[in-house]
Amino acid sequence: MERISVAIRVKPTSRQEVSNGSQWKVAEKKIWLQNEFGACIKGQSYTFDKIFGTSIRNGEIYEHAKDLVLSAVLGFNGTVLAYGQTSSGKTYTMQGSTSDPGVIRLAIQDVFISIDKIEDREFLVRVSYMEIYNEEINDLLAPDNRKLQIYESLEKGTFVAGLREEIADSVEQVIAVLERGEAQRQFAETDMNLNSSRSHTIFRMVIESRDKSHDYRQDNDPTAQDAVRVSTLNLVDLAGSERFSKSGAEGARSKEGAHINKSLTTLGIVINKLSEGGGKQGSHVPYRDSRLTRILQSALGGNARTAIICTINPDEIHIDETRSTLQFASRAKRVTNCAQVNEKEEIKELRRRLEGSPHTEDLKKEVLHLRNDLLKYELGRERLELELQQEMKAQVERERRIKEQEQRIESLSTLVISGAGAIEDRELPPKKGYRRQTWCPQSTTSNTIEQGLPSVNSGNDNFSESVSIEVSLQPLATSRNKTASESVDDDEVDSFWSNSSELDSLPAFGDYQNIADGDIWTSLNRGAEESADDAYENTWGNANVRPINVDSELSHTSSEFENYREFKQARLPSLVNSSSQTSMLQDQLNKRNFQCEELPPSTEFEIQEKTKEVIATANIALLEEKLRFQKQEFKKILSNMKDMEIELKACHLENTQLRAKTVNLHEQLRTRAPLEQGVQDRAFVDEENEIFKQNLCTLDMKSSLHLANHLGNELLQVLHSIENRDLRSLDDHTASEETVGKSLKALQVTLLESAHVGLRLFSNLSSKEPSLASTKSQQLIQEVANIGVSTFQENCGATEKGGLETSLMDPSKVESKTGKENYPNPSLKQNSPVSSVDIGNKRSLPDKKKFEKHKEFFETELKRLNFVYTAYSNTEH
Ligand SMILES: Nc1ncnc2c1ncn2[C@@H]1O[C@H](COP(=O)(O)OP(=O)(O)OP(=O)(O)O)[C@@H](O)[C@H]1O
Repeated sequence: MERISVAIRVKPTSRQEVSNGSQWKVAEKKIWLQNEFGACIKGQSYTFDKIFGTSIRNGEIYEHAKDLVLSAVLGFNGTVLAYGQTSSGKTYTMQGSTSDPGVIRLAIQDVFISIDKIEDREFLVRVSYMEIYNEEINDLLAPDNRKLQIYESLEKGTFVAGLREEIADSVEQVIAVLERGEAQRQFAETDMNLNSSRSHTIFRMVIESRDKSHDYRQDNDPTAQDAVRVSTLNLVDLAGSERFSKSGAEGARSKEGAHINKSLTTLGIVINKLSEGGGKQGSHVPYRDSRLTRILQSALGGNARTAIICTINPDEIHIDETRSTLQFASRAKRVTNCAQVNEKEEIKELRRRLEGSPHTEDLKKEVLHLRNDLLKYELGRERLELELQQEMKAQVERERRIKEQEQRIESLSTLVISGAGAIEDRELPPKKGYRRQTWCPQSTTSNTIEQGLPSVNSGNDNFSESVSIEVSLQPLATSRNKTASESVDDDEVDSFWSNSSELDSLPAFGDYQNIADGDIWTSLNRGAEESADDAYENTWGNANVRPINVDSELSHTSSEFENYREFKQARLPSLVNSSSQTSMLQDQLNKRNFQCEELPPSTEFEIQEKTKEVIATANIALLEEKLRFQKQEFKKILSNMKDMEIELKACHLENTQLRAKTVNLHEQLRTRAPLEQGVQDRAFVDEENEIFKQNLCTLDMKSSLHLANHLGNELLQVLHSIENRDLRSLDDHTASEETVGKSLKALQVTLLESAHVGLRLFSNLSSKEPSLASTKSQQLIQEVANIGVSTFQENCGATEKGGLETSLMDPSKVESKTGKENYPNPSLKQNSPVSSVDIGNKRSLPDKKKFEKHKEFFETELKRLNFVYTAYSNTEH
């Protein structure tokens, strides 16, 4: 058993709030209120574990909670709670600043320092961060997770379902998570605090540890030592209690304020009950009355070590609030917890089962199935709750109506009785008094009747049967407004601060709302008021002043009375029915609750573990997928960029060309605009001319080769003719041998050159510039031919009388002599460069050996020439 340790932190006094009246004085562990003369005010002295003065930094405050934080690492649950009025420094204490880090940051650091020191155990730290805003639990780490529900299980105790937990293994990671959550908190400006927390926040670290040396996978004994330890460390920054008159809260702020005050009131009541030994004596502790107390249930009188830091503002104007805080702290000091190390054999067993199970898929399905069931139960339960609420509302409304009717019946009965006994009365009291009676409590009603009716009873004996009574209808505003203003009065909230020892008699939540909205009572009661008015109108008509015939009024009233009785009788079965329906719904709800709680305790853990596992796997897969996708995209982008660069270059080039063309065209247009059409025609003609020229060249080359070939053939023929005709007489005629030799030599040179030209022509033709080659070849052939001719002429000139030369070059003569067709192509005869040469008629006989030698040479060369010619002819041009 251990008491909750409580420390007080006094905020530095603000200059504007300095006053000369009563003041709080601090000395070591004691704080008291002294009057203006410096004397301690009776009953206003409090003692605590520690009281921190105004100059103390957060580091020292943290020392108060340090032990608790360290024991959380060892497996004890722990809760550090900052409590105090608005703007007293709770957030300053818990969060701190970069220069003066608060309790949360210092605790995070200590947890990891402590973990590092424990070498024989391995740790897993999970972090979550939630806020309770307007009595709804929101997840600060997953802003979409709103309105989370609280459940209970045997194994986990009270827990918030669906709350995100993030695994962290360093101070930096936890701080990052904390900061992420901080960004989602609800803050707002009030008259008291520029940055007021509008929600209670719970930063939670779940610390799980197990023995490092133990191989859990091979462990088959579930009762083995060194079980898994799981502890929870809650670091709680409560929203500040506030008076609306001071905080100036309106609209949304006032709604928040009402919720804040309500949950703090419940916290106060819970602490109050516990301080009186409530929980242990088996009396009811209303943990369920607020989300805050439900979540912190184990920290308040349960299995946890708890430290409370109460922050106070010592300024005189906050005396009531400070006193209230100190009273709360005094009560909290008396609450005892029973903390013990949380060793979870079941968890170990479950983990082993999950890890070793060959049916992980089945388990997953089972977990999903269970989760679905759980959700279904929850939905059903919520629906039933809603139905029950509606039914209860309807019942309240029905009861209210019945009460109203009863009151009216009663009033009417009174009227009937009074009317009967006052037959002789002359005057009835004003209707105003009568109406008030129906709305006032019974005693007031009777008083009012007493005030109103005696004049009737003690009235004139001569009162006739048909007496007219002046009934003036007054609105009920006076009495109603009075009640409303009483409810709305700030004093009632202030009594929370000034008289907070009577927490059980604190105003209900609705009253806090009334404080925010002064007319709420009026609006709440408007329905009843209107229905009363309607009833009145139905009974008395619309006129404000109306004469009443007592007899007829009496009979009318009794019949109405009967009607009401019948109506009531008729409503009775439906009432019974609806109340049985309500209890049936309540039964169903209880059953559902029971079913929820009956789910195997391991199920929740199983679900959570499995969900985490599945989420982790999914996350990894997602990350990998994301990475792969990014890589692919990157590659695509790179290649796209390259393509685009190339395209861009091409575009630039095209652009430049187009520009040049455009400039050119512009130029042409400018200079040759009238011949625009002609330009195209001319280009076409030029192109055709070029082709024609090439063809021409090719033709020229062809004809040159042809010529060379035929020249060779011709010469060969001549040689044959020489052979056939003249060699027979070679022995006898040697005189012209020299001449013939020369002629033959000249021819040989010519043919040789022609053959060379042909060869060169062939190689040029296969090169890339056929036109150039052909032109050059053409020239060469011409040149060679000319050289040949001139050489021949020279030779012929020297042997003018030789008959062989004539026959050589004059085919007609040769033909006439030989009688053979020697010129396959007669046209060549005219075109031949040697055709015009007159080589004389002198006949001479050549040297036989030489002749044969020449002939042989000629034939070889001619063959080559023929080869070149054929090859060229086969080439496509
Ligand atoms: N001990 C302190 N020393 C210096 N300044 C302080 C101290 N305590 C609080 N303050 C300052 O007072 C102001 C209000 O403090 P803080 O916001 O922590 O109050 P709170 O109790 O959390 O208020 P709320 O309940 O409205 O959120 C802040 O500006 C804070 O810096």
